[in-house]
Amino acid sequence: MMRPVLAVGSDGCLAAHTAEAIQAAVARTLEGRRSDTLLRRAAAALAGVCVDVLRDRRGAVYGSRVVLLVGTGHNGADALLAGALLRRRGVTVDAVLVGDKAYQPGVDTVRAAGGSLVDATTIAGRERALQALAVADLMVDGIIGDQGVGGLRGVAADLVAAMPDGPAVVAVDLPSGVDPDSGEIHGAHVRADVTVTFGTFKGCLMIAPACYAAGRIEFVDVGFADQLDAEPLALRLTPGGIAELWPVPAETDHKYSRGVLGVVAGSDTYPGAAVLACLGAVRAGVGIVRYVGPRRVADHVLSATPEIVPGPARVQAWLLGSGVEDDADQERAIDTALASGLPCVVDAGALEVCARRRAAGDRPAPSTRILLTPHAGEAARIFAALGHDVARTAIEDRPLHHVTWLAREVDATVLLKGSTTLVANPEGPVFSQNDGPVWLATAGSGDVLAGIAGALMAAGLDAVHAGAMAASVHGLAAAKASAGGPASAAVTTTAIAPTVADLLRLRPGARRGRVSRSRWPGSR
Ligand SMILES: NC(=O)C1=CN([C@@H]2O[C@H](COP(=O)(O)OP(=O)(O)OC[C@H]3O[C@@H](n4cnc5c(N)ncnc54)[C@H](O)[C@@H]3O)[C@@H](O)[C@H]2O)[C@@H](O)CC1
Ligand SMILES: [K+]
Repeated sequence: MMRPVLAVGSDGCLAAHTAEAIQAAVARTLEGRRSDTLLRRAAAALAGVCVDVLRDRRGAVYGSRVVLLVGTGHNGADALLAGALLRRRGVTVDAVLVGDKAYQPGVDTVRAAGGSLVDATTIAGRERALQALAVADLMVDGIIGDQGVGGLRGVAADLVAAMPDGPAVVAVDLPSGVDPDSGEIHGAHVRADVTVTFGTFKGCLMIAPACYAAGRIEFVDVGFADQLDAEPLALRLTPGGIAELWPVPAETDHKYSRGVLGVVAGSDTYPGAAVLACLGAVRAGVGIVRYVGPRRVADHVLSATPEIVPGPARVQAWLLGSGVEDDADQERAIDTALASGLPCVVDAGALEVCARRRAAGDRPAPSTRILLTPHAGEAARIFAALGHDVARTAIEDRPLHHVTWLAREVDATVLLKGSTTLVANPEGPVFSQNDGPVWLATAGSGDVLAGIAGALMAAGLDAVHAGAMAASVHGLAAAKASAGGPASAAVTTTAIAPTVADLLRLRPGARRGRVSRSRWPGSR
Protein backbone atom coordinates (compact mmCIF):
# COMPACT_ATOMS: atom_id res chain seq x y z
CA MET A 1 0.00 0.00 0.00
CA MET A 2 1.33 3.38 -1.01
CA ARG A 3 0.97 5.54 2.10
CA PRO A 4 0.57 9.30 2.21
CA VAL A 5 3.51 10.88 4.02
CA LEU A 6 1.53 13.45 5.99
CA ALA A 7 -0.84 12.36 8.74
CA VAL A 8 -4.22 11.85 7.07
CA GLY A 9 -6.82 14.21 8.48
CA SER A 10 -4.11 16.58 9.74
CA ASP A 11 -4.04 20.23 8.77
CA GLY A 12 -1.66 19.30 5.95
CA CYS A 13 -3.72 16.52 4.39
CA LEU A 14 -7.53 16.53 4.29
CA ALA A 15 -9.29 13.20 3.88
CA ALA A 16 -12.56 12.04 2.33
CA HIS A 17 -14.13 8.74 3.35
CA THR A 18 -16.82 6.52 1.87
CA ALA A 19 -20.38 6.69 3.17
CA GLU A 20 -19.95 3.14 4.49
CA ALA A 21 -16.86 4.08 6.51
CA ILE A 22 -18.60 7.16 7.91
CA GLN A 23 -21.69 5.23 8.98
CA ALA A 24 -19.52 2.63 10.73
CA ALA A 25 -17.60 5.37 12.56
CA VAL A 26 -20.85 7.10 13.62
CA ALA A 27 -22.24 3.79 14.90
CA ARG A 28 -19.08 3.12 16.95
CA THR A 29 -19.16 6.64 18.39
CA LEU A 30 -22.79 6.34 19.45
CA GLU A 31 -22.33 3.03 21.31
CA GLY A 32 -23.52 3.64 24.87
CA ARG A 33 -24.47 7.27 24.19
CA ARG A 34 -27.70 9.10 23.38
CA SER A 35 -28.54 8.47 19.72
CA ASP A 36 -28.96 12.18 19.05
CA THR A 37 -25.57 13.21 20.50
CA LEU A 38 -23.97 13.79 17.10
CA LEU A 39 -27.12 15.13 15.48
CA ARG A 40 -27.31 17.94 18.05
CA ARG A 41 -23.66 18.87 17.57
CA ALA A 42 -24.09 18.81 13.79
CA ALA A 43 -27.24 20.94 14.01
CA ALA A 44 -25.56 23.53 16.22
CA ALA A 45 -22.70 23.86 13.74
CA LEU A 46 -25.12 24.02 10.81
CA ALA A 47 -27.13 26.77 12.51
CA GLY A 48 -23.88 28.68 13.11
CA VAL A 49 -22.99 28.53 9.41
CA CYS A 50 -26.51 29.69 8.47
CA VAL A 51 -26.17 32.65 10.86
CA ASP A 52 -22.86 33.63 9.23
CA VAL A 53 -24.31 33.34 5.72
CA LEU A 54 -27.37 35.43 6.67
CA ARG A 55 -25.15 38.10 8.21
CA ASP A 56 -22.99 38.19 5.09
CA ARG A 57 -25.93 38.36 2.72
CA ARG A 58 -28.43 40.52 4.65
CA GLY A 59 -26.36 42.17 7.32
CA ALA A 60 -28.75 40.73 9.94
CA VAL A 61 -30.12 37.43 11.20
CA TYR A 62 -33.23 38.60 13.04
CA GLY A 63 -36.20 38.80 10.69
CA SER A 64 -34.68 36.53 8.01
CA ARG A 65 -36.70 33.81 6.33
CA VAL A 66 -35.22 30.34 6.13
CA VAL A 67 -36.74 27.36 4.31
CA LEU A 68 -35.59 23.90 5.38
CA LEU A 69 -35.91 21.16 2.76
CA VAL A 70 -36.23 18.09 4.96
CA GLY A 71 -35.79 14.49 3.80
CA THR A 72 -36.65 11.26 5.57
CA GLY A 73 -33.30 10.54 7.21
CA HIS A 74 -30.83 12.09 9.61
CA ASN A 75 -29.79 14.64 7.03
CA GLY A 76 -33.29 16.07 7.44
CA ALA A 77 -32.92 15.73 11.21
CA ASP A 78 -29.89 18.02 11.15
CA ALA A 79 -31.86 20.60 9.18
CA LEU A 80 -34.84 20.44 11.57
CA LEU A 81 -32.74 20.78 14.73
CA ALA A 82 -30.77 23.65 13.19
CA GLY A 83 -34.05 25.31 12.17
CA ALA A 84 -35.24 25.27 15.78
CA LEU A 85 -32.01 26.98 16.85
CA LEU A 86 -32.49 29.63 14.14
CA ARG A 87 -36.03 30.30 15.40
CA ARG A 88 -34.49 31.36 18.71
CA ARG A 89 -32.55 34.03 16.79
CA GLY A 90 -35.76 35.56 15.45
CA VAL A 91 -35.68 33.76 12.09
CA THR A 92 -38.92 32.73 10.38
CA VAL A 93 -38.54 29.01 9.66
CA ASP A 94 -40.59 26.95 7.21
CA ALA A 95 -39.72 23.25 7.39
CA VAL A 96 -40.77 21.63 4.13
CA LEU A 97 -41.06 17.86 4.49
CA VAL A 98 -40.32 16.27 1.12
CA GLY A 99 -40.76 12.61 2.07
CA ASP A 100 -43.39 10.40 3.64
CA LYS A 101 -41.79 10.69 7.09
CA ALA A 102 -39.35 12.88 8.99
CA TYR A 103 -37.27 12.69 12.17
CA GLN A 104 -40.05 13.10 14.76
CA PRO A 105 -38.05 14.71 17.60
CA GLY A 106 -36.90 17.31 15.07
CA VAL A 107 -40.43 17.95 13.85
CA ASP A 108 -41.58 18.38 17.48
CA THR A 109 -38.69 20.75 18.25
CA VAL A 110 -39.40 22.95 15.23
CA ARG A 111 -43.07 23.10 16.12
CA ALA A 112 -42.31 23.94 19.77
CA ALA A 113 -39.94 26.70 18.64
CA GLY A 114 -42.70 28.31 16.56
CA GLY A 115 -41.60 27.17 13.10
CA SER A 116 -44.12 26.11 10.50
CA LEU A 117 -44.28 22.60 9.07
CA VAL A 118 -45.27 22.02 5.47
CA ASP A 119 -46.06 18.56 4.09
CA ALA A 120 -44.94 18.91 0.47
CA THR A 121 -46.31 15.52 -0.50
CA THR A 122 -49.82 17.07 -0.61
CA ILE A 123 -50.96 19.47 -3.36
CA ALA A 124 -51.74 22.24 -0.86
CA GLY A 125 -48.42 21.66 0.93
CA ARG A 126 -46.46 21.86 -2.30
CA GLU A 127 -48.14 25.19 -3.10
CA ARG A 128 -47.18 26.52 0.35
CA ALA A 129 -43.64 25.25 -0.09
CA LEU A 130 -43.29 27.09 -3.41
CA GLN A 131 -44.57 30.30 -1.77
CA ALA A 132 -42.06 29.94 1.07
CA LEU A 133 -39.19 29.33 -1.38
CA ALA A 134 -40.13 32.44 -3.36
CA VAL A 135 -39.53 34.74 -0.35
CA ALA A 136 -36.67 32.85 1.35
CA ASP A 137 -33.37 34.52 2.29
CA LEU A 138 -31.70 31.16 2.76
CA MET A 139 -32.56 27.57 1.89
CA VAL A 140 -31.16 24.62 3.82
CA ASP A 141 -30.77 21.41 1.83
CA GLY A 142 -31.42 18.58 4.29
CA ILE A 143 -32.96 16.24 1.73
CA ILE A 144 -30.40 13.43 1.61
CA GLY A 145 -26.94 12.89 3.06
CA ASP A 146 -24.52 10.06 2.67
CA GLN A 147 -27.31 7.50 1.97
CA GLY A 148 -28.25 9.13 -1.31
CA VAL A 149 -28.70 6.84 -4.29
CA GLY A 150 -29.22 8.30 -7.77
CA GLY A 151 -30.57 11.74 -8.58
CA LEU A 152 -33.46 13.33 -6.72
CA ARG A 153 -36.89 12.02 -7.53
CA GLY A 154 -40.53 13.04 -7.09
CA VAL A 155 -41.37 15.94 -4.77
CA ALA A 156 -37.72 16.60 -3.91
CA ALA A 157 -36.78 16.94 -7.58
CA ASP A 158 -39.74 19.28 -8.24
CA LEU A 159 -38.91 21.54 -5.29
CA VAL A 160 -35.21 21.70 -6.13
CA ALA A 161 -36.14 22.70 -9.69
CA ALA A 162 -38.26 25.48 -8.17
CA MET A 163 -35.52 26.84 -5.87
CA PRO A 164 -35.02 30.50 -6.87
CA ASP A 165 -31.52 31.67 -7.88
CA GLY A 166 -31.22 34.60 -5.48
CA PRO A 167 -31.22 33.20 -1.94
CA ALA A 168 -28.22 31.39 -0.48
CA VAL A 169 -28.26 27.60 -0.34
CA VAL A 170 -26.56 25.80 2.55
CA ALA A 171 -26.32 22.03 2.01
CA VAL A 172 -26.11 19.63 4.92
CA ASP A 173 -23.26 17.18 4.40
CA LEU A 174 -23.46 17.23 0.58
CA PRO A 175 -25.61 18.72 -2.16
CA SER A 176 -28.51 16.26 -2.30
CA GLY A 177 -28.78 14.15 -5.43
CA VAL A 178 -25.06 13.68 -6.18
CA ASP A 179 -23.40 10.32 -5.61
CA PRO A 180 -21.77 10.56 -2.15
CA ASP A 181 -18.65 8.49 -2.90
CA SER A 182 -17.80 8.76 -6.58
CA GLY A 183 -18.73 12.39 -7.16
CA GLU A 184 -20.79 11.34 -10.16
CA ILE A 185 -24.11 13.01 -10.97
CA HIS A 186 -26.99 10.90 -12.25
CA GLY A 187 -29.98 13.22 -12.25
CA ALA A 188 -31.50 16.19 -10.46
CA HIS A 189 -29.44 17.62 -7.60
CA VAL A 190 -29.01 20.68 -5.41
CA ARG A 191 -26.48 23.45 -6.19
CA ALA A 192 -25.19 24.87 -2.93
CA ASP A 193 -23.27 28.02 -2.05
CA VAL A 194 -21.94 26.41 1.12
CA THR A 195 -21.80 22.76 2.20
CA VAL A 196 -21.30 21.86 5.86
CA THR A 197 -19.58 18.50 6.19
CA PHE A 198 -19.31 16.62 9.48
CA GLY A 199 -16.31 14.64 10.77
CA THR A 200 -14.66 14.09 7.40
CA PHE A 201 -15.14 14.95 3.74
CA LYS A 202 -17.27 12.81 1.49
CA GLY A 203 -15.73 11.79 -1.85
CA CYS A 204 -18.24 13.96 -3.72
CA LEU A 205 -16.85 17.10 -2.04
CA MET A 206 -13.42 16.48 -3.56
CA ILE A 207 -14.28 14.88 -6.89
CA ALA A 208 -15.77 16.39 -10.04
CA PRO A 209 -18.38 16.96 -11.21
CA ALA A 210 -20.23 16.82 -7.85
CA CYS A 211 -17.69 19.03 -6.07
CA TYR A 212 -18.75 21.94 -8.28
CA ALA A 213 -22.28 21.67 -6.83
CA ALA A 214 -21.03 21.92 -3.24
CA GLY A 215 -19.80 25.54 -3.20
CA ARG A 216 -17.57 26.49 -0.27
CA ILE A 217 -16.93 23.67 2.18
CA GLU A 218 -17.28 24.22 5.93
CA PHE A 219 -15.77 21.36 7.90
CA VAL A 220 -17.10 20.62 11.39
CA ASP A 221 -15.63 18.01 13.71
CA VAL A 222 -18.66 16.56 15.49
CA GLY A 223 -16.58 13.95 17.30
CA PHE A 224 -16.42 10.73 15.27
CA ALA A 225 -13.26 11.37 13.24
CA ASP A 226 -11.17 9.26 15.63
CA GLN A 227 -13.41 6.27 14.89
CA LEU A 228 -12.72 6.38 11.15
CA ASP A 229 -10.52 3.35 10.66
CA ALA A 230 -11.03 2.68 6.93
CA GLU A 231 -8.59 3.83 4.26
CA PRO A 232 -9.63 7.23 2.92
CA LEU A 233 -11.22 7.41 -0.51
CA ALA A 234 -9.47 10.66 -1.44
CA LEU A 235 -6.91 13.06 0.00
CA ARG A 236 -6.12 16.71 -0.56
CA LEU A 237 -2.86 18.43 0.32
CA THR A 238 -3.45 21.85 1.85
CA PRO A 239 -1.04 24.76 1.32
CA GLY A 240 0.44 23.98 4.77
CA GLY A 241 0.97 20.35 3.78
CA ILE A 242 2.66 21.31 0.54
CA ALA A 243 4.89 23.72 2.44
CA GLU A 244 5.90 20.89 4.76
CA LEU A 245 6.84 18.62 1.85
CA TRP A 246 8.46 21.16 -0.49
CA PRO A 247 12.17 20.35 -1.05
CA VAL A 248 14.30 23.12 0.40
CA PRO A 249 18.05 22.82 -0.12
CA ALA A 250 20.36 22.43 2.85
CA GLU A 251 23.63 24.40 3.15
CA THR A 252 25.52 21.30 2.00
CA ASP A 253 23.45 20.82 -1.17
CA HIS A 254 24.77 21.69 -4.62
CA LYS A 255 23.15 21.84 -8.04
CA TYR A 256 23.55 18.10 -8.67
CA SER A 257 22.24 16.99 -5.29
CA ARG A 258 19.20 19.27 -5.66
CA GLY A 259 18.09 17.33 -8.72
CA VAL A 260 18.99 17.10 -12.39
CA LEU A 261 16.04 16.90 -14.75
CA GLY A 262 16.37 15.75 -18.34
CA VAL A 263 13.72 17.27 -20.59
CA VAL A 264 12.77 15.65 -23.90
CA ALA A 265 10.16 18.11 -25.11
CA GLY A 266 9.25 20.26 -28.10
CA SER A 267 9.39 19.67 -31.81
CA ASP A 268 9.43 21.86 -34.90
CA THR A 269 5.62 21.84 -34.70
CA TYR A 270 5.46 22.78 -30.99
CA PRO A 271 8.68 24.56 -29.97
CA GLY A 272 6.94 26.61 -27.24
CA ALA A 273 6.06 23.51 -25.21
CA ALA A 274 9.75 22.89 -24.53
CA VAL A 275 10.24 26.50 -23.41
CA LEU A 276 7.27 26.34 -21.03
CA ALA A 277 8.21 22.95 -19.56
CA CYS A 278 11.77 24.15 -18.91
CA LEU A 279 10.54 27.43 -17.41
CA GLY A 280 8.20 25.46 -15.13
CA ALA A 281 11.05 23.24 -13.90
CA VAL A 282 13.57 26.06 -13.44
CA ARG A 283 11.17 28.31 -11.60
CA ALA A 284 10.09 25.46 -9.31
CA GLY A 285 13.69 25.21 -8.11
CA VAL A 286 15.31 22.30 -9.96
CA GLY A 287 19.13 22.05 -9.69
CA ILE A 288 19.84 21.68 -13.42
CA VAL A 289 17.76 21.10 -16.54
CA ARG A 290 19.40 19.23 -19.39
CA TYR A 291 17.44 19.81 -22.58
CA VAL A 292 17.21 17.26 -25.38
CA GLY A 293 15.57 18.33 -28.65
CA PRO A 294 15.95 19.86 -32.11
CA ARG A 295 18.55 22.61 -32.49
CA ARG A 296 16.00 25.31 -33.36
CA VAL A 297 13.93 24.45 -30.29
CA ALA A 298 17.02 24.37 -28.09
CA ASP A 299 17.79 27.92 -29.24
CA HIS A 300 14.33 29.07 -28.14
CA VAL A 301 14.74 27.28 -24.81
CA LEU A 302 18.12 28.87 -24.21
CA SER A 303 16.97 32.36 -25.00
CA ALA A 304 14.07 31.99 -22.50
CA THR A 305 16.07 30.13 -19.84
CA PRO A 306 19.81 30.66 -20.24
CA GLU A 307 20.53 28.43 -17.22
CA ILE A 308 19.55 25.33 -19.20
CA VAL A 309 22.24 22.94 -20.40
CA PRO A 310 21.56 21.47 -23.86
CA GLY A 311 22.36 17.85 -24.70
CA PRO A 312 21.90 14.51 -22.92
CA ALA A 313 23.93 13.49 -19.86
CA ARG A 314 23.30 11.87 -16.47
CA VAL A 315 20.01 12.93 -14.90
CA GLN A 316 17.95 11.95 -11.85
CA ALA A 317 14.57 12.16 -13.55
CA TRP A 318 13.06 12.75 -16.99
CA LEU A 319 10.26 14.89 -18.30
CA LEU A 320 9.11 13.38 -21.59
CA GLY A 321 6.78 14.28 -24.43
CA SER A 322 5.44 17.83 -23.96
CA GLY A 323 5.05 19.20 -27.50
CA VAL A 324 6.64 16.17 -29.15
CA GLU A 325 5.02 15.25 -32.45
CA ASP A 326 6.33 13.53 -35.58
CA ASP A 327 9.98 13.68 -34.58
CA ALA A 328 11.89 10.41 -34.84
CA ASP A 329 14.91 11.64 -32.85
CA GLN A 330 12.71 12.82 -29.99
CA GLU A 331 10.80 9.53 -30.03
CA ARG A 332 14.08 7.61 -29.79
CA ALA A 333 15.16 9.76 -26.85
CA ILE A 334 11.83 9.07 -25.14
CA ASP A 335 12.25 5.32 -25.66
CA THR A 336 15.72 5.41 -24.10
CA ALA A 337 14.52 7.43 -21.12
CA LEU A 338 11.54 5.13 -20.51
CA ALA A 339 13.87 2.12 -20.55
CA SER A 340 16.25 3.72 -18.04
CA GLY A 341 14.20 2.90 -14.95
CA LEU A 342 14.60 6.50 -13.76
CA PRO A 343 11.61 8.52 -12.52
CA CYS A 344 9.67 10.00 -15.46
CA VAL A 345 6.98 12.61 -15.93
CA VAL A 346 5.23 11.44 -19.08
CA ASP A 347 3.24 14.03 -20.99
CA ALA A 348 1.53 14.55 -24.37
CA GLY A 349 3.59 12.85 -27.12
CA ALA A 350 5.08 10.25 -24.74
CA LEU A 351 1.81 9.09 -23.15
CA GLU A 352 0.71 6.39 -25.53
CA VAL A 353 4.09 4.69 -25.95
CA CYS A 354 4.61 4.64 -22.19
CA ALA A 355 1.10 3.31 -21.50
CA ARG A 356 1.40 0.59 -24.16
CA ARG A 357 4.76 -0.59 -22.85
CA ARG A 358 3.70 -0.69 -19.22
CA ALA A 359 0.35 -2.38 -19.96
CA ALA A 360 2.36 -5.05 -21.82
CA GLY A 361 4.47 -5.65 -18.69
CA ASP A 362 7.58 -3.66 -19.67
CA ARG A 363 8.04 -1.68 -16.43
CA PRO A 364 11.63 -0.78 -15.63
CA ALA A 365 10.42 1.75 -13.00
CA PRO A 366 7.78 1.10 -10.32
CA SER A 367 4.41 2.87 -10.42
CA THR A 368 5.57 5.38 -7.80
CA ARG A 369 8.22 6.72 -10.21
CA ILE A 370 6.14 7.16 -13.34
CA LEU A 371 3.73 10.09 -13.54
CA LEU A 372 1.50 10.23 -16.63
CA THR A 373 -0.16 13.63 -17.04
CA PRO A 374 -3.05 13.36 -19.54
CA HIS A 375 -6.08 15.61 -19.84
CA ALA A 376 -9.38 13.85 -20.53
CA GLY A 377 -8.87 13.86 -24.32
CA GLU A 378 -5.39 12.37 -23.99
CA ALA A 379 -6.67 9.81 -21.48
CA ALA A 380 -9.30 8.75 -24.06
CA ARG A 381 -6.50 8.29 -26.62
CA ILE A 382 -4.49 6.21 -24.14
CA PHE A 383 -7.53 4.01 -23.51
CA ALA A 384 -7.93 3.62 -27.29
CA ALA A 385 -4.25 2.65 -27.60
CA LEU A 386 -4.91 -0.03 -24.98
CA GLY A 387 -7.96 -1.32 -26.89
CA HIS A 388 -10.73 0.37 -24.86
CA ASP A 389 -13.34 2.57 -26.49
CA VAL A 390 -13.82 5.36 -23.92
CA ALA A 391 -15.16 8.79 -24.91
CA ARG A 392 -13.61 11.97 -23.53
CA THR A 393 -17.01 12.99 -22.09
CA ALA A 394 -17.25 9.67 -20.22
CA ILE A 395 -13.92 10.48 -18.54
CA GLU A 396 -15.12 13.99 -17.63
CA ASP A 397 -18.36 12.57 -16.19
CA ARG A 398 -16.59 9.85 -14.16
CA PRO A 399 -13.02 11.04 -13.54
CA LEU A 400 -12.46 8.99 -10.37
CA HIS A 401 -13.50 5.77 -12.06
CA HIS A 402 -11.35 6.38 -15.12
CA VAL A 403 -8.21 7.67 -13.41
CA THR A 404 -8.10 4.68 -11.06
CA TRP A 405 -8.80 2.26 -13.92
CA LEU A 406 -6.01 3.76 -16.03
CA ALA A 407 -3.53 3.77 -13.13
CA ARG A 408 -4.18 0.06 -12.55
CA GLU A 409 -4.11 -0.84 -16.25
CA VAL A 410 -0.70 0.80 -16.86
CA ASP A 411 0.59 0.24 -13.31
CA ALA A 412 1.70 3.85 -13.02
CA THR A 413 0.67 7.05 -11.29
CA VAL A 414 -1.81 8.99 -13.42
CA LEU A 415 -2.51 12.69 -13.02
CA LEU A 416 -5.78 13.46 -14.79
CA LYS A 417 -5.77 17.19 -15.51
CA GLY A 418 -8.92 19.21 -15.06
CA SER A 419 -10.32 22.08 -13.06
CA THR A 420 -10.13 19.54 -10.25
CA THR A 421 -7.05 17.39 -10.87
CA LEU A 422 -6.91 13.80 -9.65
CA VAL A 423 -3.66 11.91 -9.04
CA ALA A 424 -4.03 8.14 -8.69
CA ASN A 425 -1.58 5.36 -7.99
CA PRO A 426 -2.77 1.73 -8.26
CA GLU A 427 -2.20 1.24 -4.56
CA GLY A 428 -3.50 4.14 -2.57
CA PRO A 429 -6.10 6.81 -2.18
CA VAL A 430 -6.44 9.31 -4.98
CA PHE A 431 -5.25 12.88 -4.39
CA SER A 432 -7.57 15.68 -5.51
CA GLN A 433 -6.29 19.25 -5.90
CA ASN A 434 -8.33 22.20 -7.13
CA ASP A 435 -6.44 25.41 -6.57
CA GLY A 436 -6.44 26.78 -10.10
CA PRO A 437 -8.61 29.59 -11.42
CA VAL A 438 -10.93 28.80 -14.32
CA TRP A 439 -8.56 30.76 -16.56
CA LEU A 440 -5.94 28.04 -16.20
CA ALA A 441 -7.31 26.02 -19.13
CA THR A 442 -5.08 27.58 -21.82
CA ALA A 443 -2.59 26.27 -24.35
CA GLY A 444 0.74 25.47 -22.75
CA SER A 445 -0.46 25.25 -19.17
CA GLY A 446 0.05 21.47 -19.13
CA ASP A 447 3.68 21.95 -20.20
CA VAL A 448 4.28 24.21 -17.19
CA LEU A 449 2.62 21.70 -14.87
CA ALA A 450 4.81 18.90 -16.24
CA GLY A 451 7.89 21.09 -15.63
CA ILE A 452 6.99 21.68 -11.98
CA ALA A 453 6.30 17.96 -11.46
CA GLY A 454 9.61 17.13 -13.14
CA ALA A 455 11.51 19.43 -10.78
CA LEU A 456 9.91 17.70 -7.79
CA MET A 457 10.62 14.21 -9.06
CA ALA A 458 14.24 15.13 -9.80
CA ALA A 459 14.42 16.29 -6.18
CA GLY A 460 13.37 12.83 -5.05
CA LEU A 461 9.63 13.01 -4.44
CA ASP A 462 7.43 10.09 -5.46
CA ALA A 463 5.05 10.50 -8.39
CA VAL A 464 1.87 10.84 -6.33
CA HIS A 465 3.12 13.62 -4.08
CA ALA A 466 5.02 15.33 -6.91
CA GLY A 467 1.83 15.28 -9.01
CA ALA A 468 -0.43 16.59 -6.26
CA MET A 469 2.04 19.30 -5.21
CA ALA A 470 2.70 20.37 -8.80
CA ALA A 471 -1.03 20.59 -9.58
CA SER A 472 -1.60 22.72 -6.51
CA VAL A 473 1.38 25.05 -6.96
CA HIS A 474 0.57 25.45 -10.65
CA GLY A 475 -3.00 26.45 -9.78
CA LEU A 476 -1.90 28.83 -7.02
CA ALA A 477 0.70 30.41 -9.31
CA ALA A 478 -1.90 30.94 -12.06
CA ALA A 479 -4.23 32.57 -9.53
CA LYS A 480 -1.43 34.81 -8.28
CA ALA A 481 -0.30 35.76 -11.80
CA SER A 482 -3.76 36.43 -13.12
CA ALA A 483 -5.11 38.28 -10.05
CA GLY A 484 -8.62 37.39 -11.12
CA GLY A 485 -8.16 38.00 -14.85
CA PRO A 486 -6.96 35.72 -17.64
CA ALA A 487 -3.80 33.69 -16.96
CA SER A 488 -1.42 32.70 -19.75
CA ALA A 489 0.93 29.76 -19.37
CA ALA A 490 4.05 31.92 -19.74
CA VAL A 491 2.91 34.51 -17.20
CA THR A 492 1.98 31.73 -14.76
CA THR A 493 5.62 30.62 -14.73
CA THR A 494 6.65 34.05 -13.38
CA ALA A 495 4.52 33.44 -10.28
CA ILE A 496 5.84 29.95 -9.43
CA ALA A 497 8.77 31.09 -7.28
CA PRO A 498 6.75 33.74 -5.37
CA THR A 499 4.01 31.14 -4.82
CA VAL A 500 6.52 28.68 -3.36
CA ALA A 501 7.88 31.51 -1.19
CA ASP A 502 4.36 32.20 0.12
CA LEU A 503 3.89 28.51 0.88
CA LEU A 504 7.22 28.17 2.68
CA ARG A 505 6.22 30.99 5.01
CA LEU A 506 3.45 28.66 6.27
CA ARG A 507 6.04 26.20 7.53
CA PRO A 508 6.25 26.30 11.31
CA GLY A 509 9.63 27.72 12.32
CA ALA A 510 10.52 28.00 8.62
CA ARG A 511 14.24 28.64 8.29
CA ARG A 512 16.57 28.21 5.41
CA GLY A 513 17.96 24.70 4.96
CA ARG A 514 16.39 23.00 7.95
CA VAL A 515 14.48 20.20 6.23
CA SER A 516 16.20 16.89 5.97
CA ARG A 517 15.95 15.06 2.68
CA SER A 518 14.95 11.85 4.45
CA ARG A 519 11.55 13.40 5.14
CA TRP A 520 10.64 13.73 1.49
CA PRO A 521 8.25 11.09 0.18
CA GLY A 522 10.05 8.42 -1.78
CA SER A 523 13.44 10.03 -1.11
CA ARG A 524 16.41 8.01 -2.18
N1 LIG B 1 -26.60 9.35 12.55
C1 LIG B 1 -26.02 10.40 13.14
O1 LIG B 1 -25.91 10.48 14.36
C2 LIG B 1 -25.52 11.51 12.31
C3 LIG B 1 -26.05 11.75 11.06
N2 LIG B 1 -25.72 12.83 10.34
C4 LIG B 1 -26.44 13.16 9.12
O2 LIG B 1 -27.25 12.11 8.71
C5 LIG B 1 -26.96 11.70 7.40
C6 LIG B 1 -27.17 10.23 7.24
O3 LIG B 1 -28.49 9.98 7.67
P1 LIG B 1 -29.34 8.72 7.16
O4 LIG B 1 -28.54 7.48 7.32
O5 LIG B 1 -30.63 8.80 7.85
O6 LIG B 1 -29.49 8.94 5.60
P2 LIG B 1 -29.90 10.20 4.72
O7 LIG B 1 -30.30 11.37 5.54
O8 LIG B 1 -28.82 10.36 3.74
O9 LIG B 1 -31.25 9.77 3.97
C7 LIG B 1 -31.62 8.50 3.68
C8 LIG B 1 -33.04 8.57 3.14
O10 LIG B 1 -33.03 9.20 1.88
C9 LIG B 1 -33.76 8.41 0.94
N3 LIG B 1 -33.15 8.57 -0.39
C10 LIG B 1 -31.97 8.06 -0.83
N4 LIG B 1 -31.75 8.43 -2.11
C11 LIG B 1 -32.80 9.21 -2.49
C12 LIG B 1 -33.13 9.90 -3.69
N5 LIG B 1 -32.34 9.86 -4.76
N6 LIG B 1 -34.28 10.64 -3.73
C13 LIG B 1 -35.09 10.70 -2.64
N7 LIG B 1 -34.81 10.05 -1.48
C14 LIG B 1 -33.69 9.31 -1.40
C15 LIG B 1 -33.63 7.00 1.46
O11 LIG B 1 -34.71 6.23 1.02
C16 LIG B 1 -33.62 7.19 2.96
O12 LIG B 1 -34.94 7.21 3.48
C17 LIG B 1 -25.54 12.13 7.19
O13 LIG B 1 -25.23 12.31 5.83
C18 LIG B 1 -25.51 13.42 7.97
O14 LIG B 1 -26.04 14.47 7.20
C19 LIG B 1 -24.82 13.85 10.89
O15 LIG B 1 -25.62 14.73 11.58
C20 LIG B 1 -23.81 13.26 11.83
C21 LIG B 1 -24.45 12.39 12.88
K1 LIG C 1 -28.04 17.37 1.79
